[in-house]
Amino acid sequence: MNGLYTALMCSFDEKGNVNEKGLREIVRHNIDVQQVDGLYVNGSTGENFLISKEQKKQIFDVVNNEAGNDVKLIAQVGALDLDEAVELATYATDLGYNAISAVTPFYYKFDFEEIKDYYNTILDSVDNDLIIYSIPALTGVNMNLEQFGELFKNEKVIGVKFTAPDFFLLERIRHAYPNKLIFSGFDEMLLSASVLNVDGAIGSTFNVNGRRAKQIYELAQKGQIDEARDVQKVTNDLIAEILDNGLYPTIKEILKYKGVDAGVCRKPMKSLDPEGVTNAQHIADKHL
Ligand SMILES: CC(=O)N[C@@H]([C@@H](O)[C@H](O)[C@H](O)CO)[C@@H](O)CC(=O)C(=O)O
Repeated sequence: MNGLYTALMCSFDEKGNVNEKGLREIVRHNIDVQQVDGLYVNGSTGENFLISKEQKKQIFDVVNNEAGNDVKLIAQVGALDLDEAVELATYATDLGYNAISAVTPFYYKFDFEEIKDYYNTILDSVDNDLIIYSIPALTGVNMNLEQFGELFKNEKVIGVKFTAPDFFLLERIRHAYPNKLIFSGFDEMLLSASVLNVDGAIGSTFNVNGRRAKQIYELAQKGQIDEARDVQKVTNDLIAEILDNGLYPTIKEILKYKGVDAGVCRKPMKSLDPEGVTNAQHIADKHL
């Protein structure tokens, strides 16, 4: 399962429906042009927390059908409705997804026993491996080394998508659990995470900048740190401007500019105004 996974965007039309043709184009662009090793489906970048259970299943279907066996597929199934998480985990597993992933339960202040029960409930119901999706900045859930260790005791928990700027904790997890997979979640910090020997990365900007991300990761693995730093610098020039203009709408606009029918974002996320669209096109001309 090692490697670089795009946190896949989804194409929606103005009414919020999944645009299947556009989604297929995004999948193909990531596989054929960005040449990533896998796709992380229905994560934050896929606007997962803005869509219905039926749409999540539809997206799992379309991506699986378009990608076939070309790349590895991870299905993010985490949901506050645990029954829904179990249903989605079963659904994606039956489709043949290589692994599932689940965001830590959020909004209510769940204690660690509740978080552990959430993961074990999902895992008891499916014959598949799971990658914890930890993103404290969005969920407010901060787990420490011992708590990751508790979750890792379940052999079906094969790793973590670590989206936090905490390199002390990342190093401690790497050292303590050499056999678990760690995927770096912040694209702008990929080199720093790669130096700590992560097993791969999952990122939103890989939808448009996957080839450079792969270069950073591979150069770091070969110990060519100066070269990797140069590519991270160019990458961060791009990411800084994307973040400034609005993360997901700008990535969608860049995809559209490159001929990929990426659609618009689901409300309440807003789409770009005409100035934002022009900015996105300038960003693409300048950096891609
Ligand atoms: C909140 C968010 O979108 N985080 C991204 C990053 O790729 C992030 O967009 C990027 O590093 C820019 O900050 C990923 O960690 C998210 C992700 O993998 C997902 O879509 O689930």
